Amino acid sequence: MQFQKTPGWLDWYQGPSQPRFQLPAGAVDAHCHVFGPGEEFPYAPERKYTPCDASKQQLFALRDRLGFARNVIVQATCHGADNRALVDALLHSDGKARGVATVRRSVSDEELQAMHDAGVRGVRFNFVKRLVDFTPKDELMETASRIARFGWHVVIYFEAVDLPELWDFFSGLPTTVVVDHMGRPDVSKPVDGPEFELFLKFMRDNPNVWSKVSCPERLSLTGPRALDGEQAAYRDVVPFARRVVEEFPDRVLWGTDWPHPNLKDHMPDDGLLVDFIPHIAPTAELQHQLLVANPMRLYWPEETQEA
Ligand SMILES: O=C(O)c1cc(C(=O)O)oc(=O)c1
Repeated sequence: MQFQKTPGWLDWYQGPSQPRFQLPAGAVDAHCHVFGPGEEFPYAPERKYTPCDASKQQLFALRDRLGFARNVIVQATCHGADNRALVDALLHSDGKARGVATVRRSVSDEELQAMHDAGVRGVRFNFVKRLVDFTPKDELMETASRIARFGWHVVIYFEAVDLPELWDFFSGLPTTVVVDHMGRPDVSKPVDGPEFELFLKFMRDNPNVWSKVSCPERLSLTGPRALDGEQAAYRDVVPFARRVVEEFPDRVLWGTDWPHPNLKDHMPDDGLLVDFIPHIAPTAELQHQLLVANPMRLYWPEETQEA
């Protein structure tokens, strides 16, 4: 099937630089996506955008180029609840990828089991209105209790202004809960101001809540952009991500967010995004927790000592 990209769509950056920052052995890119290819895995009719293709082979080439050992592939909203592209990527990853799916209430236990066997370990609940239509909370809660039986967790994507309204629902989820992109703080506000304090309190009050300290390229208002060798990109995001890493070192994850859906301003060089990591996780110990120990505990528990 031929798809026409959303007007103004920015394609992912070709030929990313080799990072200067040496990733620890076994590092996991814990948030990335595959798009199609649309010819093989059509985009969902209910999608809010039509991306460029970004295949599993291209994702695995990026993984090797940047020096990651593994990926966590998150179902992108342009595929709705059709997880075929995701599952196909997991099955062709040589065990080096696990996934987070999107499911509807109608999903059967057999389908959940098949996804589990392919490497799915979580479901994503999305509250960002420009990306998805509304799903009633009772339906989400029912899904959460069903997937809990598989030992899966829930990934939530929301914007900072919506946290007060969603707080009780999130606090009632029966699994580990992983917040995408730090709950999208407005980084023009102070890091110790009420909005980000509320997010930190959410993590303090709920020890089952983790956060991805990802997407500085999405959150930054001042840049500079991760392009042309820039080693100190997205400076305005650093205090926010660093605060979360330092306060919750055993509940943070990092990911490239490749192929970076819906960026309007520029497309970052993923090698330079990796060079952002030591600014938010300044010690070797924090880097190891963020990039290896935490994602391994959540996605490959059978390979860690605690298993
Ligand atoms: O902010 C976004 O546009 C975005 C979209 C998606 C998706 O469409 O799944 O995923 C993300 O992690 C971020």
